[in-house]
Amino acid sequence: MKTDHAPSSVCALTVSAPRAGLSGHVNVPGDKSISHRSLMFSALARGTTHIVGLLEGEDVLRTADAMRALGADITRSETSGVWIVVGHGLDGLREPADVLDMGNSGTAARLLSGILASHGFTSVMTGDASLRGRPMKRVMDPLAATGATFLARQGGRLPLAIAGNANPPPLSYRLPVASAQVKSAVLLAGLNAVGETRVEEPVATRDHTENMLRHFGASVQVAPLDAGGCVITLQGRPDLVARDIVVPGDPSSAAFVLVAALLVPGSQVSVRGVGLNPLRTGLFISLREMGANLVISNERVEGGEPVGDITATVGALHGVDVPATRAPSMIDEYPILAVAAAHATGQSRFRGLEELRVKESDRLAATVALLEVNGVRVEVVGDDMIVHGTGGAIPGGGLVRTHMDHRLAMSAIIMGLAAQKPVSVDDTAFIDTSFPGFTTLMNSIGAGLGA
Ligand SMILES: O=C(O)C1=C[C@@H](OP(=O)(O)O)[C@@H](O)[C@H](O)C1
Ligand SMILES: C=C(OP(=O)(O)O)C(=O)O
Repeated sequence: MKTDHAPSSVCALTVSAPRAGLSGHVNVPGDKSISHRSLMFSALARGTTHIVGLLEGEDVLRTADAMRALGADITRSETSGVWIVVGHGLDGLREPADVLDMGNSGTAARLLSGILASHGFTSVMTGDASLRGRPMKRVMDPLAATGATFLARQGGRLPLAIAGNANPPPLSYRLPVASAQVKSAVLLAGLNAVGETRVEEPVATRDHTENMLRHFGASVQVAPLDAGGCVITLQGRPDLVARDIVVPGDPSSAAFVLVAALLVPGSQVSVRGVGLNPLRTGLFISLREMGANLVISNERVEGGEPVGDITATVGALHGVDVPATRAPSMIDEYPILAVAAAHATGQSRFRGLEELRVKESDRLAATVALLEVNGVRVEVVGDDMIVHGTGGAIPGGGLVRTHMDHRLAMSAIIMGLAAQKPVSVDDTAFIDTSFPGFTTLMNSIGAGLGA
């Protein structure tokens, strides 16, 4: 089993408010969702794909290793940093010789299950302690209809063995939870089925799978449903042909930099080239509703995805009520939104957060703990979180436990930049799963982390 990309050692940090405001123009690393998909789909296509701006975070490196183990040629140009994938078509995958270790990555494990279930060989997937605790039944249930056999630990946990079926029937599935990972797993299994695979989603989730499969030549249709949400149909056995990909900056990573600039007195920071897919921008909408000064400029389309530069300027924030229907478009951003709400004046309510319980940690509980240990009042009512803002006076002084969760670690660091007393973080190593170079980037705009 490969473990060479695992964050190797615990790395504690104590963060204090900087003496001056944050300032500068930065680029954040490539979008994690798009990066995983670009490696997987190019490995299923025939020919050579060049990927510009791939996120070189631990999660994505696991996907690269897995696709190599399944037969794709994947290299990185040391001179340009471009990734080059030579795929051998839908029938070109081979049985991996060893267990596939997906590290900390739910996206890698869930999307790959759809591919593995629809190929005629046996494979075994595992992950780190966090991923081994996350539910896989949500993909095993719909994928059982492919005729593949699954053997997992109790509760549908990794390690998971999959004996795939090379001739699956087309699937038809209505998502019981709003999950782009589950939707994508079903669509990917449908690639190898003769006929039309159909997925209904009650609320639209990120559509990078649909967009990128089209980019490689598949026929994917999306139609609205009368009751809300949409239905996605995919024609099976497409001839996927290699096409180059440009990965935009990850809005989920830009979130931390921008919120820091909104909270630290005297700050103004621009993040260039941020992905602005409307199914990912719920955080920016919510921040603006709080009164945040966020200006989007230079909007353009790059590699089929909308992109723009975002400038955040510090200013007073007030409480916000975020509806449950917005959750899929900002599902990874609640911990950092909670930090902004803790700083704001008045009460905020975030509705419908049940999915946060099954992320890298129980993110609902861990976000509550992040706030409470730093002196901020917070309540959970059903699946809603209510944050009582401090009007710019977060007490701080707490030790935050991050539970192998990168987003918790980054949120705690941003809180430390805006709190009255230093905030300590038990382990920052997992930040590398999604945002390699985070500390260096934050220091380049004046955060003074570890100084
Ligand atoms: O499809 C994807 O790339 C992702 C979907 C989301 O998960 P769910 O599908 O579980 O909501 C998100 O939390 C994750 O970071 C990336
Ligand atoms: C939930 C996340 O990722 P994944 O599900 O891929 O582990 C995340 O990055 O916040």
